[in-house]
Amino acid sequence: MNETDGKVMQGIDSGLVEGSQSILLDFDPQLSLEFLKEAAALSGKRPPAHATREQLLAMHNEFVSKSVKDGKNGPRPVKKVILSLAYPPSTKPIRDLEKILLDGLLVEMHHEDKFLVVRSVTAPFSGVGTVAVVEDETGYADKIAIYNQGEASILSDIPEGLAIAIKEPYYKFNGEDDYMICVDHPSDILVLELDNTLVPPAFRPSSNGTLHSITAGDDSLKRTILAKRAGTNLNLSCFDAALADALESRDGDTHDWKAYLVAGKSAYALQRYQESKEYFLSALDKNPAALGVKQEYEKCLARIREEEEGIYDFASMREQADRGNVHMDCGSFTKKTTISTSQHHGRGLFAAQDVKAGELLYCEKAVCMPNEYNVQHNGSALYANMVEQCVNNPSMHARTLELYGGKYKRSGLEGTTVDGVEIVDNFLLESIRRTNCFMAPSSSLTAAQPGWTMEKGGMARGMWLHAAAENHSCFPNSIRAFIGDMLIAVATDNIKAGEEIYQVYLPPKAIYTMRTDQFVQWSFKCGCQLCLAEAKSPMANHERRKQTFHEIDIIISKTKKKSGLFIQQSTIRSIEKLTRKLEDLHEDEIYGSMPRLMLVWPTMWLTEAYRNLKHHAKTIRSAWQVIRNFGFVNAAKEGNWDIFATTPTGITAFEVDNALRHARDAYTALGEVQLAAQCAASSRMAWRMLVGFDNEASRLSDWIGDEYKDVN
Ligand SMILES: C[S@@+](CC[C@H](N)C(=O)[O-])C[C@H]1O[C@@H](n2cnc3c(N)ncnc32)[C@H](O)[C@@H]1O
Repeated sequence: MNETDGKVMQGIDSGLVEGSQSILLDFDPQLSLEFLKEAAALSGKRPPAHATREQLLAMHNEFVSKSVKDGKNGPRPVKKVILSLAYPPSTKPIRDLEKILLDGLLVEMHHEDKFLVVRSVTAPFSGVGTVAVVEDETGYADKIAIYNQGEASILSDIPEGLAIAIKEPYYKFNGEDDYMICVDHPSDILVLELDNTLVPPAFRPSSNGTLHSITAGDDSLKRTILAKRAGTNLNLSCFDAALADALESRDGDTHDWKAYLVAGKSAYALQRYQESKEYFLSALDKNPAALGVKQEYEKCLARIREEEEGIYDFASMREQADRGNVHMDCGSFTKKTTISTSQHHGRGLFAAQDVKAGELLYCEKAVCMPNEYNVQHNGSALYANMVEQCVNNPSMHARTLELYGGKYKRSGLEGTTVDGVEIVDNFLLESIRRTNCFMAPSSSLTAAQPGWTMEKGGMARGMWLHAAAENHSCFPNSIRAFIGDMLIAVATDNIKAGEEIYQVYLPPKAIYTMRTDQFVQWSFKCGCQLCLAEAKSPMANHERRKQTFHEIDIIISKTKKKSGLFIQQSTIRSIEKLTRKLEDLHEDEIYGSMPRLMLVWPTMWLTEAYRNLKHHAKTIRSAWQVIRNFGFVNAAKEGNWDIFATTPTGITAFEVDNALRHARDAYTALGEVQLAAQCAASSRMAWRMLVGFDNEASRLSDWIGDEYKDVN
């Protein structure tokens, strides 16, 4: 038996298994199989061997003192999201449940319609969760592990002597004769005040004189306590409670300005700036000289202006973000777009007015984005943060619950209050996180620099509620970029009021047959105009194209290995020939007005090769091909380098910008000043779309990604 914090499978990520009501562990299959077999054999039985109370206490206390000595007793962030088989939170009031004792617990069982009352008899061990030894009224002891309570909860620190009720407890096999009561849903556990009738006499102290409940008539004391509690709640990020307490602590006197200040700060933290402004105004009305309130009020006005006008100082925001201050003090500008029902699935995002290519569509502050850029840990950091935020703030919980939660079945009672506690389903929150979160570099401009990689530069994960309504299309009309926790969405096409707005969830694979199951994690098959068109091409043609694409890949890969930048003429000729063949394999009736993603990579390669050889005319011709292959068909037909003026536009990618720059340089070398200027202007526009804002401080050198070269 060993003391752990209940997560024997630490370091393991979870994977949502679509179609099943489970969030399954996705780890070493050998380990998992053996473990699951053992657990299954014990399921529904009493543990064959169970430590005595003395053994449990000795083991736990030794573990805690060792951890304290090693400096390891303290909340540790979860490295990966680890959830056991999904089970719903208890939604029944405790009066409808039957009390059981600890020695009645059966292994790997959810004790439906039952509850336990226990009290903690040890100091807690805080790790990924909080572990303590608890006893019931008979003195029988067992271990408990509580997860995801949030720092504001007394349960994140289970003080010794605390009496708690656990609704419909889950008794978990933890390996090697080790068992524990495992609490995954914050609402499954109730803290019992000592005067609660559920607390057995054995748990009550001989004198109950320390508890002070506020009685009617104690008005002034009540208001003082409420005001103090409002301040504490604000510090603990329990903004809903802080706001309610602050408002309730008012008595109509001038010192109410403090209550309005706390209410204003709480509404501000909830991103409800109009409401916050009113509270600050009331504070100033009560006390015009109040220190700091004027500043808070001014800040609020700035947020409201951002919400109204969508004007931001992106350059200084980017500087801040790259210095590590990733949480921007900014309002969200969303009024050009609206959420409505989509013909694809559920909701979608729609234009509320005509928007031109290159215009800011919306700019949204994350409701939740931990400053955790380690790609191994960013998912679990977001999960923990989301749970804490939802547990602490019912209004944020309600907004999160509006999001699509994948195929996880909801009880429909999430967010309602039972036994004075709001029901929070952690498995549902994880499913919502997985379906709706985005990865974000500290800034897209930084991530676009040569040499930047996700491993070196890092990516955070966050939740943007407005952006989460956008559906996917492989041929989208918008693009997202990031600065810290601000998501900047720019139109890449002219969008008419009422049209649906799409983004790419993942860059679409160039090879159609490889793209079809790219979106299974979101449980849809893309039905965008490009995918629908390509689906019409016979499978034999897809295979022929794929074969030619492989031939191109083999030659280019060999060239890269052998000769670095120097490329032999014969190689260029071979690639030209194969590229023409690949072009001919694209049926006109299907690809006439569509992107030809498989041709992007070879034509980009040729453009780079001609450019290195200073073959200006060929560079220009090939750059045109790249633009055309991204779907800027009309611009290419008309020979118009103002590619965003000719609708519909194509897919905006870094290669588009590269091709435009190469064309600009080639025209400059040929003395074609006007055409060079046209390419430069389009390149600036593409760059703005890709990194989110206009900036002249552009890349240090050219960059070419292999996004559209996915042969594997
Ligand atoms: C981030 S949500 C997008 C908003 C979602 N439609 C809603 O109702 O809230 C992602 C989910 O939307 C749906 N979805 C997104 N793009 C889609 C598409 N092109 N076709 C079908 N369903 C799509 C899928 O169910 C996906 O899991």
